[in-house]
Amino acid sequence: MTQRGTLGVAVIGTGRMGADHVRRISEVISGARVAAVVDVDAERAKNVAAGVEGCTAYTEPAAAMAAADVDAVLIASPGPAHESALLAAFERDLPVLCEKPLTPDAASALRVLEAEQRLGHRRVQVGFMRRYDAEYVKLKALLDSGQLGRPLMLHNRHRNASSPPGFTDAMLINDSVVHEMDVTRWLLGQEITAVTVLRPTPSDVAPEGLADPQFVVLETDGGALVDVEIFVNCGFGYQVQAEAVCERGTARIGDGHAMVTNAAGRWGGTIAQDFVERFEEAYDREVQAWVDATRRGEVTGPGVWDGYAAAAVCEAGVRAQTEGRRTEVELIERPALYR
Ligand SMILES: NC(=O)C1=CN([C@@H]2O[C@H](COP(=O)(O)OP(=O)(O)OC[C@H]3O[C@@H](n4cnc5c(N)ncnc54)[C@H](O)[C@@H]3O)[C@@H](O)[C@H]2O)C=CC1
Ligand SMILES: O=C1[C@@H](O)[C@H](O)[C@@H](O)[C@H](O)[C@H]1O
Repeated sequence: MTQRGTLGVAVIGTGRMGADHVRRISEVISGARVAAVVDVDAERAKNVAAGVEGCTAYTEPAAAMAAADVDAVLIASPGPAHESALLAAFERDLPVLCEKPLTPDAASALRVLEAEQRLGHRRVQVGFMRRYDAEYVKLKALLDSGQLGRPLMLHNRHRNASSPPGFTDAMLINDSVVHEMDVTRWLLGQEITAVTVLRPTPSDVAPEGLADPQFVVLETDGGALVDVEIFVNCGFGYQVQAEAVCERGTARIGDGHAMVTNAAGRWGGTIAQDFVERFEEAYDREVQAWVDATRRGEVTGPGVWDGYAAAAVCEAGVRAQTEGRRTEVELIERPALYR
């Protein structure tokens, strides 16, 4: 660690999320600095590094991790590139914050799980930022308090204004619904055992080849039922809502009406347009929590087990989608390191 214990971070991937995390570490949170950025697009990495004092640009993750001023790694490259970056960080025993998904399939997530176990200690926080969102944190505290009794059902809506080019049916599960896979496990403290995916006639506005929206049903080992409407071309904005239906009441988050106006015969508020806006404070809290824990020599928050479990549920989800039937989740027994 550099002067006064400031954590030197290498940010891998300087696209939308990576560049935003560079800004966050440099301007918003405390206790860390961006010592290195890495991108296969050398020009992009150079441009981002130019805006940060003392930051070096690389095109190879391993080269950045070998630098003397790098103490920790934030992975924000696309999901398929996560496994090799995680394994390279393990070789140097560096702490990691890895954007979701941990990896895009269960077999690669399992390889990461096995590699961390060989290391003998936890090193990774996974970027499931909803666990740091103020509304989700309140909902979790209420459910844990038992005031409403046992949760019976969880209804979720996950809407994006539009999907990026090349977005596929599988990405709908692996990149988008993966968040609901994680919050379901976290909010209920239960594992997901089976997935069913139903589709209405696609919206005419959906890009060619994408069946949008879709309706995902999850079953848990605690007997709860969970539904997720995933609609990534809803057009009007970014909306994430959850309602828990419990034995003695319900609780709902995500209406997002910080301010309600009445004007010219209309009533209402505004809707965030993307995840960067809706979850800005959650990302700030997530990265600050990672930096603080790392400086204390600890690992907190969602870890590799959570990333693996979500990947296993996603894999069942993609199979359920393609085969058009209820699909059971295959999960290994939870290893001692993650109990
Ligand atoms: N937590 C959240 O709400 C969100 C998380 N994400 C996650 O963040 C990650 C990055 O997503 P975006 O920033 O949207 O993607 P992006 O496509 O905007 O940026 C990815 C960057 O990584 C670079 N790259 C590709 N392969 C690389 C490699 N092997 N090594 C180093 N750099 C590489 C690309 O050149 C690009 O600059 C993904 O894991 C994604 O799922 C994305 C959006 C929201
Ligand atoms: O993680 C995210 C994106 O990758 C994904 O594409 C979006 O659908 C999600 O809302 C966002 O949170």
